[in-house]
Amino acid sequence: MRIATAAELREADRQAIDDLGIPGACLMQSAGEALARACAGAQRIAFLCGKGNNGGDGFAAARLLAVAGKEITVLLTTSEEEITGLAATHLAPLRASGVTVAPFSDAALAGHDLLVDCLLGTGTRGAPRGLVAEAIRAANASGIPLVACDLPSGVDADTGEVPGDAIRARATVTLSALKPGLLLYPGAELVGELTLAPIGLPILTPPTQELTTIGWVRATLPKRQQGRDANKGAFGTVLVVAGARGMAGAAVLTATAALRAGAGLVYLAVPESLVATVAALSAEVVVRPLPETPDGTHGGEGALETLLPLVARADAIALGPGLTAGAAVQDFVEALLTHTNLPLVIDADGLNCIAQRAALLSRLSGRERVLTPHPGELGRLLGLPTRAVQASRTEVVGRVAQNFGSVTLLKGARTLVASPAGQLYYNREGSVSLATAGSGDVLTGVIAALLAQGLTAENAARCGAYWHALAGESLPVGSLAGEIRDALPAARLRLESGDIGDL
Ligand SMILES: NC(=O)C1=CN([C@@H]2O[C@H](COP(=O)(O)OP(=O)(O)OC[C@H]3O[C@@H](n4cnc5c(N)ncnc54)[C@H](O)[C@@H]3O)[C@@H](O)[C@H]2O)[C@@H](O)CC1
Ligand SMILES: [K+]
Repeated sequence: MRIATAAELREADRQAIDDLGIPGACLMQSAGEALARACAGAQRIAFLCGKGNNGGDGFAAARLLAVAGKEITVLLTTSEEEITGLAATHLAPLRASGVTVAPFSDAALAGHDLLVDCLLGTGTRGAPRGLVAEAIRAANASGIPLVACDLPSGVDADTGEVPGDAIRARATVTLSALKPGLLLYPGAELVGELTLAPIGLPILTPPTQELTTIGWVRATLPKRQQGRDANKGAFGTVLVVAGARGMAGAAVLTATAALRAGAGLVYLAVPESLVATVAALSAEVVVRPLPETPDGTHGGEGALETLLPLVARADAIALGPGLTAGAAVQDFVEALLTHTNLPLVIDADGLNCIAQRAALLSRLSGRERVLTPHPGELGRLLGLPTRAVQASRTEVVGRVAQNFGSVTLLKGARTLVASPAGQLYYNREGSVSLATAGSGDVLTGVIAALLAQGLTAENAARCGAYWHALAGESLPVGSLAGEIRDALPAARLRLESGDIGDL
């Protein structure tokens, strides 16, 4: 589902009106119709309108509802003379239909059962000022439910930043396309129930940002063969290279998650002293010991030679969980990456090793490769503090994808997947139950299983993130990562049965 920036929408609007001959007032009329539908349950409705086209959408909706018998008040945060262009086109017939149009005042909100926020839309610049800011504060304080037109006023459409006062909406009707700011925090928190209203605006440029939808995931996930000739070799073999002394759990979570996600066979290569622990934790995984360092990490004498025969049998590798990131492990990671062309997902300490060998991945171009950092790990890859990563998630994830020539998945509220070619995909929201120790190890296993079943790095990351989020959503807060892993098969059934909304 397309996500468009304010500039893309402005350009689409211009093209529609100037090049395609679609009258702007018709687009505004369609916006008004969509907004009016969202107000259908209320009787006494106040529209808060600013001087731009967001206000104009409100004029169109207000007229339609007044004609339908609702009691409508329109409250302006600007003088009528300042309203020009398309918005003015819709203000005149509104007045003519006898609707009260008055300057905004706090007191005027009383007695309404719905407020409609048409103060600011995609034309917002900075924190709301003057009477607009006052209107936002009064509307929030009134306790009356709010429906936002296009986006809650005060939210930056492109970044989700909230630099000052902002409407806290019960519902938002967004026009033509989703905006990044409706999906990114903190703006996403103010949106309420989100609906997308297509108003007949063609957007001719190809999208660079999209929300991954259930329909897309369903069509892209590898089909599970049900027939009698379905054998485990047909579902791909995953090699998990993970673990260090005291870090067996992460390795096991990744390996068993790969099985839950449909891998036919999973090899788990761990430092040799971990074998008994790991085998006791999972009967289904094929555990292989590798020569270890005196610290009990990967990278012992002859480790790579012992590993390569397993690499030869695998379809994809998961590298990183619980590895630790000392110099010997870094050497081992570098040697492994240089010796294989297999599709690969690199997580956790695998990423921390790479952060120490910045040029490594750019030397190894042209592979199906997914990096799955959390904000701290992504920060280490770019030499940025976590705070800076969180402040510009969409930009930095794209930068890592480009710099490291790898599909990059940035974890956190609203997981993002960026491709080296510049595409950005937003995942479904997920739930707080995903924020638990080991949850990322599970995700790594899922992505590895999808790579082993033949998905591209981009598709494996997108499908993996979606599936993992869905598994987490079915669980109460306080669930363990192992429970997310065990919820994967049921989540897949839900995914296939299709009773899940995208927004
Ligand atoms: N492109 C589209 O798809 C369509 C967009 N429409 C509507 O048009 C809106 C965009 O309209 P505009 O570009 O006129 O912009 P807005 O309606 O967002 O308003 C911009 C106006 O508000 C003032 N303003 C900006 N930042 C402010 C701040 N921080 N504090 C106080 N005042 C501020 C500016 O002076 C400007 O005149 C969309 O959000 C949507 O609601 C619809 O009319 C239909 C077509
Ligand atoms: K608005």
